[in-house]
Amino acid sequence: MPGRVLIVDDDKHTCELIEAMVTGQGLVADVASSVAEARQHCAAHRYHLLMVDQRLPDGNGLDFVKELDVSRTRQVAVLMTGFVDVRDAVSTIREGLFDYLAKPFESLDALEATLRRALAYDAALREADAFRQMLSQGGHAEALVGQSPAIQRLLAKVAQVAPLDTTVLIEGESGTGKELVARQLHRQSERNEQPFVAVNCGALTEELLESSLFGYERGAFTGAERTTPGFFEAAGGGTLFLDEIADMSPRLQAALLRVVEERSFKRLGSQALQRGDFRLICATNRPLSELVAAGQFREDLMWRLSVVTLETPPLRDRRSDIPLLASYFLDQLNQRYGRQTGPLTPEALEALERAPWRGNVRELRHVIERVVALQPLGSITERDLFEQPHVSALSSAKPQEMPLDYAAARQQFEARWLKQLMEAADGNVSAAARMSGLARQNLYTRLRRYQE
Ligand SMILES: Nc1ncnc2c1ncn2[C@@H]1O[C@H](COP(=O)(O)OP(=O)(O)OP(=O)(O)O)[C@@H](O)[C@H]1O
Repeated sequence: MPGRVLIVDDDKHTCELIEAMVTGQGLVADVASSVAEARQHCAAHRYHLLMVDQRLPDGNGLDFVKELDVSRTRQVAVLMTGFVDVRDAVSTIREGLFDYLAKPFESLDALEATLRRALAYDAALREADAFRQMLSQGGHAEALVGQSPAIQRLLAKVAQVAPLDTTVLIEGESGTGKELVARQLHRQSERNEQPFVAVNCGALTEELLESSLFGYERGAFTGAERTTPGFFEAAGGGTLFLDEIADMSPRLQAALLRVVEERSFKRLGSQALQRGDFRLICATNRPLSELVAAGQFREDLMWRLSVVTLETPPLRDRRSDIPLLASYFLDQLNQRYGRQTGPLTPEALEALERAPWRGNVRELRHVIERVVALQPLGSITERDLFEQPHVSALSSAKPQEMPLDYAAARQQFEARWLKQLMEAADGNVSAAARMSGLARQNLYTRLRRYQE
């Protein structure tokens, strides 16, 4: 079905001009010369685009657009107006309008460009709506969102590998959705009625990780007051997900290799051998082959873990997914916090598509969450998104805010930088360490310094 555009203007010449452009693009155009007529058309159709003059014989075009509540009904509207100043433009966009056009039109090219952009925005909104509907029907609370070829290829592999019960290694940068992939593998496997146990190997000390995985008998070590089963047991029948596997110490790597080879393990302090009935999925931010080459990871364990390797692509390599992810998070977070923030203006979407996203999808989600928390309703502009200091906008720190003393300035800079870094990493110290290039312990020390 071709798209449908409503042109509301009492000037016949303007209507004809836009109508010719619209029909030239293979769309259907309806024309109204007053608010009353426009209302009748809107009762009959949900338009892909509304081109509305501000001054109409029986009312104001902006009021009419407000009445239609275009943000909620997700219709794209452009206001055509003879009186434009910056304040108007901002409030125009705040009213949920896509854009405004100054009259008389600067050039036909500008008019055509606005039309094209507005229609592209409408297409993005509709795609996001269709996707949302698909998700709500499927009931996936943790869907892997994305329609880029890279994500589609990954999803196809996940579907292929999920039922096979093999060990899987997931490689990808921090925040690219490795845990989501692991959960999806579990969901699509025969073990899906059994537990999915996720362990972050980078977050625990060697001793704690060992006792958490293997479990222990009472008295196995100082402080072992009760016999406690470990994650190998807890994941029985289900899936064990070992995140940040590269952070495992050489001694534990050897111990894990034995478990994987023998499919059995003993609790610490026990001689009783138990069968390890879990599917193992591991994830790493750094390719294991590089770590093997650097002598930091056991080669034999790598071969055991990487029976199948899946790669989660960085967000910058699949920018076409950004609008979809952004509106998915916006919806999800609006629902969670009972808000009605949005939609994102096209400029905001373009800014999102351009951003570097070193923290990948986690960082994108975080940016949207911050806007939803700070702004209860209304369109989201580029400024709303990046108003707060943001990693990508680090250079915007105003020099006059810095003290003149070098040590004090450095301290102030470091405190601000750490705050931005932790925000971008969503509070995850391991992820922040990777994004910053600092060793985790080093980062901890710095964080502690500013928390005191
Ligand atoms: N394709 C996606 N669709 C929807 N949400 C996503 C997607 N990818 C990532 N996310 C979200 O981004 C956040 C980070 O994802 P996840 O924890 O799976 O990343 P990760 O690669 O395991 O990160 P890390 O290496 O730091 O542990 C989560 O909130 C997750 O829900």
